[in-house]
Amino acid sequence: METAQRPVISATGLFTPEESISNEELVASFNAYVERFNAEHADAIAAGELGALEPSSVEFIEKASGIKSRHVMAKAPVLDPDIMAPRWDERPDEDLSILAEIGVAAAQDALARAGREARDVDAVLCAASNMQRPYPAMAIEIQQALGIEGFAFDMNVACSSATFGIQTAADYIRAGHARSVLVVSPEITSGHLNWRDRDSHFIFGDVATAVLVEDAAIAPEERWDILGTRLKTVFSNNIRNNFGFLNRAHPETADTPDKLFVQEGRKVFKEVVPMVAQMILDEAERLGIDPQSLRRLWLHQANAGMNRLIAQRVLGHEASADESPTVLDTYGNTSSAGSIIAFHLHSDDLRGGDIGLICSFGAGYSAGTVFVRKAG
Ligand SMILES: CC(=O)SCCNC(=O)CCNC(=O)[C@H](O)C(C)(C)COP(=O)(O)OP(=O)(O)OC[C@H]1O[C@@H](n2cnc3c(N)ncnc32)[C@H](O)[C@@H]1OP(=O)(O)O
Repeated sequence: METAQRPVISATGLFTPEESISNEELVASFNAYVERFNAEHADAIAAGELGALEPSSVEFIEKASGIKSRHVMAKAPVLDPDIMAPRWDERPDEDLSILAEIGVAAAQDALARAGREARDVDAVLCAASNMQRPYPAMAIEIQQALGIEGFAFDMNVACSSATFGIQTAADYIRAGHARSVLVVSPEITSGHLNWRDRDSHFIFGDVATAVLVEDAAIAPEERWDILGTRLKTVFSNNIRNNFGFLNRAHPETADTPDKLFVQEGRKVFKEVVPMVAQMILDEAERLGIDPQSLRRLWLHQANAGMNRLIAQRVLGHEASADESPTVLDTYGNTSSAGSIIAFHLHSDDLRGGDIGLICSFGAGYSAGTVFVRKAG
């Protein structure tokens, strides 16, 4: 008897901004800002009315996070101590918006790799943590730019947006609502990052990824069977961003630092590592997969230390770079796109039958697992 539609990953796509900021460049800019701030407020600092700002350091950043550089959409203004934020001209409503533009680029890459025309796609999910606007949905703009009929919508589950998007797409395939779904994750994180915050100014980078989830019956031979997906959320204030249109209700605090990315990094580390490791082990057991037999883990790219610990708990030994590849060094944390970049850049060498895991975790807290097996 013919079984129900079976979801697979037909291809992934990647857009990488040309410009990149090294830790050295980032720290030089930050420290110039600190020097200037301390000089301008020297009297208040001497009088004990204001604390002096502390400089950042390349060594700390690399050791604490594993990040060496990050791509950005606009390097010069981010590094300018007078600005320290992205800047570009506002586009008229008739033009493709910048977030949609990089999403389209990643989607076109995925479609080309799958040998698929945009008109064959039934739905577009824009699954990302840094939407450009509330409406109309970014996904509908991407759908229109690609020339796709059907439906599209945005979903935001912070760093876990892409895995939540993959499960949603897989469910549409299983239910017969669609045969080909694009999950697009454009992340211009440079907009939400507080480049003047010493604790976090090094964390994020800009990128876009796309995942084409399809019914196995129409998918190319080179594909990844989705063996199972699992999602989990537990509320936490330890990663938070209070930006939103209701800030108009209290204009006096509309620009305070909590309207950008804020985290309690140590608590995140301590709470998320065990939660995610256990979730992976439980889901592997449910699917009848020996976690130690996993050929590769494509983990969320937040922090090299977190990934080391999670991989160790899952595999039962210290993971090699081959078992748990990182793209943190050159991309930084790209929120929901991180595990997809790792998969995109480090999956071609696996053989038919190899089983791996795409896994995300982040604000919410939110976490998602997608177990995949290379077809063939
Ligand atoms: C899941 C997500 O994607 S959310 C976004 C990313 N979040 C995460 O990755 C959460 C996991 N957390 C982490 O990885 C870590 O907490 C980090 C990388 C954010 C920070 O590393 P930590 O070792 O926890 O740094 P912590 O903030 O405790 O500071 C340690 C020391 O370095 C100092 N320090 C902080 N920032 C800097 C800096 N930029 N340069 C130099 N020193 C610094 C602090 O002042 C502190 O000094 P002290 O010990 O004298 O008090």
